[in-house]
Formats: sequence, structure tokens, C-alpha cells
Amino acid sequence: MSETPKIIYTLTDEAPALATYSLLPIVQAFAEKAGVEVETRDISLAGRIIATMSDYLPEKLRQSDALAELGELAETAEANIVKLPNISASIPQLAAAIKELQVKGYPLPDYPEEPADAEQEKIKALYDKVKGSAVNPVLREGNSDRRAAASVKAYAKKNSHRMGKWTPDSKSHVAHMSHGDFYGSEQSHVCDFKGNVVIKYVGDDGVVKVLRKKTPVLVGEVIDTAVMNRQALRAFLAGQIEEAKQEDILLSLHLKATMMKVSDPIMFGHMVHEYYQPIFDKYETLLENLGVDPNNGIGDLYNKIKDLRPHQQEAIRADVEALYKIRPELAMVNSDKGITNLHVPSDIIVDASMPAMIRDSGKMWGPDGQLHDTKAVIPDRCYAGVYQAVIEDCKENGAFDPSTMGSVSNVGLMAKKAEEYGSHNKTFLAPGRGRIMVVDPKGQILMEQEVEEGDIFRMCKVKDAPIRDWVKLAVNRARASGSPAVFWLDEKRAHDANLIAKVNKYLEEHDTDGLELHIMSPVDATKFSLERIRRGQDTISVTGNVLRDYLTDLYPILELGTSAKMLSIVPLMNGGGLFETGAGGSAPKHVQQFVEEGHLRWDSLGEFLALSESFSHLAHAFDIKKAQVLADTLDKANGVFLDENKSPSRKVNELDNRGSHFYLCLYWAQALAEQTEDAELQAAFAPLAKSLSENEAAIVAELNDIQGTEIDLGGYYRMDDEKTSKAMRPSELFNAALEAL
Ligand SMILES: NC(=O)C1=CN([C@@H]2O[C@H](COP(=O)(O)OP(=O)(O)OC[C@H]3O[C@@H](n4cnc5c(N)ncnc54)[C@H](OP(=O)(O)O)[C@@H]3O)[C@@H](O)[C@H]2O)C=CC1
Ligand SMILES: O=C(O)CCC(=O)C(=O)O
Ligand SMILES: [Mg+2]
Repeated sequence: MSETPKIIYTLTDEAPALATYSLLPIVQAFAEKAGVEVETRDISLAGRIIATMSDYLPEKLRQSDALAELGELAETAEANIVKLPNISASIPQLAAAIKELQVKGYPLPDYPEEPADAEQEKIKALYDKVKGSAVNPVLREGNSDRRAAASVKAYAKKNSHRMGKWTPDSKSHVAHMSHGDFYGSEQSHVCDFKGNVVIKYVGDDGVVKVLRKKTPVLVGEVIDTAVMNRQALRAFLAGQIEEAKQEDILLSLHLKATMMKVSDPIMFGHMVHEYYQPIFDKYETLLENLGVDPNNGIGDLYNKIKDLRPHQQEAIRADVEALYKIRPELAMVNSDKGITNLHVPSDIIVDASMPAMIRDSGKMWGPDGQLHDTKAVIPDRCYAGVYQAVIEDCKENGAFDPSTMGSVSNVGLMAKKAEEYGSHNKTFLAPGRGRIMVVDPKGQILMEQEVEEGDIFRMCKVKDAPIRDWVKLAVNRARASGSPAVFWLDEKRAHDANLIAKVNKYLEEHDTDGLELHIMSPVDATKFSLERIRRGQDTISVTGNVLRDYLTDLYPILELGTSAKMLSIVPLMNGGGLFETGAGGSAPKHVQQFVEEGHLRWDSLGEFLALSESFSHLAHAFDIKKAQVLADTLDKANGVFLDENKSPSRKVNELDNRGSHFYLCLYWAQALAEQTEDAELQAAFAPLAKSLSENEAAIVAELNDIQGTEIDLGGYYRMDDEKTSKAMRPSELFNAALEAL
């Protein structure tokens, strides 16, 4: 390989971005000694806005498109990217980030929610590229391998996190539709040609509208379509609101409005509209004039009525308060601040929110600041049953026991914008009653869905090569781990039926002798895995993209307390490596705590694990022995870190993220000083190991004592570099020791 060896470390948002200010200088200092460069690329929400909107900015404020660059890199064998979680922005977050940048002197146009002319259409289209899950699908040019490292699982068994108690009389449950959803309408087709398909609408009134002119497909590609019927959805939601009231339990809605950035905000909006219907009816014209959009949550109403006269604002607020008295209570995001589950579409994200509910005894926080049984509404049936199966298991057998439970790892199909990941530009609201069809180059109709106005039509695709790679990865994991591997595929779903045929075909390419391989529906696979988990046995889940997302929060959150401790590797299909740091998100609540009291509870174990894998990959790809020494010693340091229990605490004036980085640095330096594989590295790190251990007490005191006051980061989406660096590296002693390396 000709390129110089380097690791790209991504700069992202919120808590992981904060952690980077402290961790990256350590990593860069260590890597330099091994001749490895660790470069950064800014893929933060603010960075992506600036890069995308460069035409609107003066030269000196422009920024290159780091995401596009990394997307290209990910398709090469040289790629070695450490990817931290980033914000997948909802519209309210996007608008807030734009506003912050405007205040900071960036002459950016506002986000035009309802574009009035061609120029605004253009602006909206540009911003929409930044919206939602816009980073991960670009970088994930491989399938995913997520699991708890053996040392991490062992640690969790010894140091169990708190689990809420479950009782058989819990009223909590998952509510899903019984007809009219994506599950019920799915059609699937395997292409036998290379070319473009057209997606078009043909109205019962004869109106023809091309929704998407060209969608390229390859031979063997699986394409599918599905429809969420608006009326069925609304009737279902209305029924659930009623039921929650009667059962006297909290009402909550769990969607993925960030990752499914087109379809899910619309479903979210239907719930907001249904729940607050009397308000939207009474103030119809007023709210329309203000541009209040239920898809952005009831928070949008609160934001936009701020421009009204005080008495008008008060009247609306009073009506909302009165409505709460007759509606079921909503699960709360922050009961102290009155922020409900329906406030912003990005606050409750199903992958993290359902496991947290299950971990906390099936209860969520109510308006009274107490935990209550909850109706968890997950409209579509494709995967809702998985959570209901876990809930039933907990009602019957009680909470899981992290000290004895087995593990469920995941091999996920996601490469090349597989399945729902690539569906955004193929998701449409039906313009009227008629049919939406997918037509091949010969004019033949491949699939046809009946629609009514306002229905959500969605088309997904998955190429053949990623499916083949995914099967290979599953077989390799089954072989390496000795655990059974279960393909979670539902033969009743058209898409899954096509995948089952491909799985059976590609399994023949491998030696599967002695492996335990199954194909089961998601509900059966859940039951199978849970039974094993309770017996302390491990199982590999082999799933499509959405289940990958759901399960890699669900099981880690039950097993380890958080998905931040996951090993999350993406072996890129062209030979490079993408190393994700944990399987969770960017933890906005952590930033809030840091700003309020100077304590950052973000756990960087995911970063540590990813870095070790990244150094090891680099060592193999470029044959650099020193990089392997860095990897091995970091591995060892991670073990000591876990044994010594140096993860951040949740409480102020105790060890936080910065203190945990100090310990990682200490243990890593010690491991390097102790190894004999590379004398140069040993000599280089011995003095650092010595000075850090001598100053341990003083440095930790510096890092803990400085907490307890408010912190000014000079921004949220674009923090001030100097201020943030100062806040995240407050120990002079530690900084000087590192400087001396
Ligand atoms: N890979 C990616 O880029 C991903 C990005 N996201 C994005 O992240 C944002 C937040 O998403 P959300 O659904 O709230 O999920 P998060 O995973 O960010 O947060 C859920 C909770 O998990 C805990 N948690 C997560 N990471 C850590 C960590 N490293 N250390 C300690 N605790 C952790 C925190 O619990 P507690 O508060 O109890 O400490 C946190 O509040 C969204 O913008 C979302 O789109 C989400 C998932 C993946
Ligand atoms: O891309 C996103 O928005 C979220 C991704 C995610 O949650 C995951 O990969 O687990
Ligand atoms: Mg996820």
C-alpha cells in the first residue's frame, strides 16, 4: 500500500465532541511516537451546514466538505476512520444550529420550511442533505459487527448496573397497528436487469405524476415498496390515546424520526395532531399563519406563539393545560421543565428509548416526576413485536440479571445504503387516491401500491453484494465465537422472503459444518435469544438495517447498562476499516449537566475500544509493528481501566470524563513502559508513566475540584475551541506531563 499510514478521527457533536477535546491530544501524542498520524475531519452538524452552504458564505468562512471526502475514502482500502456519534438533526435542531451560526457571523439563509419560490426550494434541498441521519449512511460502506468485548462483558457481570424491578401485573405494553401499515403492505422484487426504474403516481382521476425519474438498480438487487395508510394510522393513534386514558397509564410514542428522516416525522406529526387536536382546531388559522408544524412537535407551537401578544399566548397555554386534564398523561423527557414525549421529534428515539424503558421496569417518567406504567406506541408492525416479546418475558420472569445473563451480538446489513438507510429520496406523500408504481425500463410495472391522499409510500433497496458480504460476516462470527447465529427474517414479509432465498444461496458458499445457524421471525428470534440469555448463553443476531439499530441498543442497554461500551466495527467492503465508538448517540443530556455543573459523565470506553481496533487494523494494513504495540498496550490499558473501575461517575466532584482519560493515559503509558516488544516505545513512555503515577493524586484532585461551577463553552453546535479546550483540559500538571512526551 502506497499511502502514508494515518487514522482519521472525526469531530462531531455534543458529548463526544466535548470528550474529544480531552482525549484526542492524548491519542495524537501516543500515535506520533509510533509514526502514526491522527488527523481530524469535522463532520459536526455545524461543520456540515457550513460545508453544504458554502456558496452563501464569504471565502474566509467556507469549509470543505469533509463528509464527502470521508465517504470517498471509505470506498478505498486505505480508509481507517474512527467515527464518533454525531447529531442526526431534526428540523428544530437544524434551525437552532443555523441560528447559532448566524449569530456567530455566518450569513446563512434560514431553513425555509415552506419554500415560497425556486431559490427557497434550492436552499431547502441543500439543508435537507444535512438533516437527519446524513453521516452514517455515507461512511458505512460495509456491514456492521457490534458486540460486547469479552473484557467488557466480564466487567458488567462483576459490576452490575441497576435494573428496575418487573412485576407480572405491570400494565406496560407495546401498541401497534393491525392493518394499513408498512408491514401489511410490503411488496418486494428481485431485479434481473441493470438500469433505472421510475417511481410514478397514477391518480384515479387520471393525473400522472413522476415522483422519481431515475432510480438505478443492479442485477440481483432487492427492491421493495410499502405504504403507511394515513387514515388507518390516525384511527389507530386516536384509539391508543383513548385506551391509555382508560387504562390510566402514560402514553408514549417511539419512532426513529432522525434516521427515518422523511417518513417518521410525518407519523410523529400525526400523533401530535391527534393528541392536541382540539388546540389545532380551535386556533387553526392562527397556528397556520404562524407556520406551526406538528411534525416538529408541540415544541414548535410553544416556539412560534412567542411572537403573539401575551394574552393570546396565555390563552393557548391555558387551553393546552386544560387539554392535559382530559387526555392521558404523556411520558416525559424532562418533567421538571414540562418537556413531553411529543415536544421534539428527536428527543425520543426508539432504539435508545425502548431499552431504557425496559431497563427501568417498563416504566417511563410522568408529569409528576415519578415512574409509571406506559403504553409504548410503535405504529408499524415490522419490529414492534420484538419489544412486546421482551416485555412479556420480563413480566413472566422478572428483570434480567446483568451478573449472569448471556449476550446478544449483532451482524447488521447496512452497506451501500441498504434497506431503509437509502429510502429517503424514495419516500413520498401520496398526492391523491390512486396507485404508486415502480416501472422498469421496458415500461413493465414491477410493483404497484394503492394509495390515498397523505399516505406515506416508501421504497427501499439492497444490493446483492452487501447481502453476500453480510452472510459471510455472519458465518465468520459464528465460527469465531462458537455461538449460534440467527437470521432475523420473517417469511411473511415479502422483502424478508427474498432475503431468505439469498441467505440460503450464499450460505452454500461457506463451510458451515458444525455451526448452529437459524432463520427465524423477529418475534421467534427474540424468544429464542431471551431464553438463552437467561441461561447465560450467547447468541448472534444477524439482521437487516433497522433491527441492527434497535438490537445494538436493546441488548447492550440490558447487559451493560449502556450501548456506549460496545465494540462497533464496520469492515468496509473494499478493505478499509471504520471503527465506530460505541453503538449509542451523542448524549445531549450530558452536555446539559456539564454546562450546569462542570461534570461530564460521558463514558469514552467506546472510543478506547475503537482506537485499539483502529491501530491494529493500521498495523496489519501497512505492516507497522509499532502500531500493533500501541493496539496491544491500549487493549491492556482498557482491561486495567475496567478492573480499576475508572469510568466516569454520574455525580459532580467525582471522577468524570476528563479524569477517566487521565487514567487511560496512565495505564496505557504504563503498559507501553512495561512491554519489551519495542524498546524505542518503551524508552519513550517510561518517563511519562513515571510522572503520571507520581502525580496521580494531584492531577485527579485538580480534575475533580474544578467541578461544581457553570461552564461557558461559547456555543452549542459550534463550541468555542479555546474555551472548550480549556474546560476539557484543566489540569496543568497533566498537560505538562503529556507535553514532555
Ligand atoms: N452513531 C451515531 O452517530 C448515532 C447518533 N445518534 C444521535 O445522537 C443524538 C442523541 O440520541 P439519543 O437517542 O438520545 O441516544 P444517546 O445514545 O445519545 O443517549 C441515550 C442515553 O444513553 C446514555 N449514553 C449514551 N452514550 C453514552 C456514553 N458514551 N457514556 C455514558 N452514557 C451514554 C446516556 O444515558 P444517561 O443520560 O442516563 O447518562 C444517554 O442519555 C441524536 O441526535 C441521535 O440522532 C444516535 C445514535 C447513534
Ligand atoms: O444514523 C443515525 O441517525 C443513528 C444511527 C444509530 O442509531 C445506530 O447506528 O445505532
Ligand atoms: Mg442506534
